[in-house]
Amino acid sequence: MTQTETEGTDGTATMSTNDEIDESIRAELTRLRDSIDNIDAAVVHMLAERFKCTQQVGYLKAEHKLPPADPAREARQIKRLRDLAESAKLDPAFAEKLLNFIIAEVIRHHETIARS
Ligand SMILES: C=C(O[C@@H]1C=C(C(=O)O)C=C[C@H]1O)C(=O)O
Repeated sequence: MTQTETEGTDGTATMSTNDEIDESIRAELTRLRDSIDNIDAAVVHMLAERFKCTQQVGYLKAEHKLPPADPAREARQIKRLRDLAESAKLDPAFAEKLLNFIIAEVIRHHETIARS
């Protein structure tokens, strides 16, 4: 069983099991996790909308024989997202990695559309 160090009423450190965590700590954890769940749901919905748009771009490109990837556009997006991340106090390297991960999937979709 996992043990957690908590401060007792006399100020001394006591060990409590996961099942015995103070009710107020449990409530705070639940509140934060509820927000995390809402944010995760928003991320999924936003990504779904983004992929709907990129799918339309994929069809447009295939129809007009344009290449699946546009490195110049990607470079502009990465610069923009890194700047946004910095002002939001999010690690810009993480923001760049995330965008590159999403873009790679989009390009894969565009290649599939172009072959179809
Ligand atoms: C969606 C496009 O296709 C690709 C995917 C991009 C993206 O997911 O943002 C950006 C540039 C392209 O490499 C596009 O050209 O706009």
